[in-house]
Parts: sequence; C-alpha cells; structure tokens
Amino acid sequence: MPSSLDAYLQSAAGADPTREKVAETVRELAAAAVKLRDIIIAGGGDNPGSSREATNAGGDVQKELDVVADRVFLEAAKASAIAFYGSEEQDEPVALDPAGTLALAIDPLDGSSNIDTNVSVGTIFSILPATDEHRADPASVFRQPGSRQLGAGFFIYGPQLLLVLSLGNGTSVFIFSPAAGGFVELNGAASIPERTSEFAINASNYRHWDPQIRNYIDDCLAGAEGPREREFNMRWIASMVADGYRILVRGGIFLYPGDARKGYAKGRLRLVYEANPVAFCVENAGGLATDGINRILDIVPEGLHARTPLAFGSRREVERVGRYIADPAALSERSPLFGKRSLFRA
Ligand SMILES: O=P(O)(O)OC[C@H]1O[C@](O)(COP(=O)(O)O)[C@@H](O)[C@@H]1O
Ligand SMILES: [Mg+2]
Ligand SMILES: [Mg+2]
Repeated sequence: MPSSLDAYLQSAAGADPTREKVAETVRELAAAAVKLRDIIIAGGGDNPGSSREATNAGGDVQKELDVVADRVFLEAAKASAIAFYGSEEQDEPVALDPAGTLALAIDPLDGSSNIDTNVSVGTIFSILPATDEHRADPASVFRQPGSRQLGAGFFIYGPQLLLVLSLGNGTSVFIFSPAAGGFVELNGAASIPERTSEFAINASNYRHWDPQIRNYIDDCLAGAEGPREREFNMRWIASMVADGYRILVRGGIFLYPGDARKGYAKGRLRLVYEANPVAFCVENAGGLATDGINRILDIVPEGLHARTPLAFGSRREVERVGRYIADPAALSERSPLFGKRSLFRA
C-alpha cells in the first residue's frame, strides 16, 4: 500500500516543531497545486498564455497564468507559518505572519513559455528558516545559501500531477490520485544514475556560449566517433521541472550556462527559487548540481532574484562539465591523440 503524502509528512516531522511547520507548509502547497491544476485543466483562466503589459523582476513578460499561480500560492503561504514570501512574480519579498518561523521562495509557474502549447509546466518551492535576525533585515532571509533549506521540491502539471519533495533525507515522488483523495508516494526514494548519455541544453544558444561549453557539447554530439566513444541523446522541454523529473527517473544532465547575450552572463535561471530547490532534490537523490564549478547549495545569493549558471543531474557528468570549465587544456579527450584530426581519427 503506497504511503500518502500526509503519512509521509507526519512521520518526517516527528515531534520536532520546526519540521511540523515545514510539513504543514508542504500540505498547504500541495492543496494549492491541486487548485492550480484544476485551473489549468479548465483552460487556465480567460487567456492563460496571453502576455500582460507587466514584466517581472527578472525582466520576463508575465503571462496571465504566472499571476494566477502567484495568487494561489501566496494564499497557501498565508495559511502556513510563513514570515516571508519571495516569488519570481513579486519584485520584493512579501512580509506575512510576523510570528512565522519559515520563509518560502517560489517560482509559481515554471516553464511559462509552454503555457499556450499544452506542454508540462510546474511550481518550484524552497522552504528556509526565518529568524529574528531576518525580521530585523528582511532582505537577508533570501540571502541564505541553499544548504540551509529545510525542505524543497517541485510540482509538475503534466499528464500526471506530481510532487518531487525532499526534506533533506532522500527525495521522494508523489502522484496526485483523485481516487485516493490526495498525493500518494510513487516508487520509493529517487536515485539518479551516476552516469548518463543524455543531455539537455537549449542548443540555439550555441554561438553565445563560452568555448568550454561548446567543447563539452561538441564532444557529446560527436557520439561514437568522438572522444566520448558513445552515442548521446538530447532532450530540451524548456520546463525545468519536466527536464528535472526526467533526470530523476533515468539520469541525464541539464545545462543552462551563462552566455554572451545581454543579461545572460549568469544564464537564465534564478538561484533562490529555481536552482536551489532543484539542487536540493537532485543532491538528495544522489546527483550533483553546480554552477559549473561551485556547488549550487554553497552559493550565497546576492538577493531574491539573483541568477546562476546551472548544471545538474548525473554526478559523473556534472563533474565532467566542471573539468571542461576549470581546465579545458588538461582534458585527455581533447589531446591530439584523441582529437578529431588525430592519428586515430584522421
Ligand atoms: O526558453 P529558454 O531560454 O530555453 O529557457 C527555458 C528555461 O526557462 C524556464 O522556463 C525559466 O522559468 P520561468 O518559466 O519560470 O521563467 C525554465 O523552466 C526552462 O528550463
Ligand atoms: Mg522557472
Ligand atoms: Mg516562473
């Protein structure tokens, strides 16, 4: 009999008051996700994919569903012990319960470019502690490194409504079952294979990347005739939640590096409410998440909307990208012996 999300949260909380508050928050978020899923199934509002006049703090044009999702999750935050709500769709953190002990950072709708194409979208969340120190200086609450997260996860609104959740001790996946009246656990703890032959990157940015990233992708594309000596497959859904879930299920590497486009020096993804929660789930499933060099969870964010280059997924592959970036010349794969115009590959 699969465990319900409720039972899982109850046993994870034990008698610890902080963990109880985290569990209560996840319950509220799960109820909000069901609400948002119903809105999406019903067509997502009057005009879900339509762009509004406004842009969010990251400079992205807001779609109607981005704003609807933000409203739904803000209500959920108000119903839990959340002192500060930091959202992709709000310029500044919103102060909520003055006695609250937690902060919630959220990407209410991930994969906005997919809304009007009926492709999976999601919600990404990160739960952090909020102390008196943060009350005195509210901006500092979202400058905590991801290693301080008490819980994190993401929902996927796809063919199934899924929740990927980590409370710091493994990563679990739950599926919403109307028949069971809630979320139930799927397949036990997630475990990302160490090795992979599948990569995810928006290759249309190739000409804007640094040479190191180009070298890495070139070597994957060269397949069995190249230095990696095996075939690679590629996937890019453009909803990080969906790409991330595939990686949890069968391994792979996701890359969104910095590039030469204006405003993209640190890529596109936001550290606090995109990279950190995904990194928390990935590491708790045995994978790795870095900005190419540094572990994502160790980075001290400059603020709520700070961006970061991101590589996550199968541990060995993420480490390999780090070697291309840190010391491309030292890579045996690019030595003359194994290079494309080498003795062996003339
Ligand atoms: O359109 P691009 O540049 O390929 O970017 C796609 C990436 O941007 C995102 O959509 C960013 O998230 P938002 O939709 O929340 O802004 C990721 O989900 C996705 O991986
Ligand atoms: Mg996003
Ligand atoms: Mg978003």
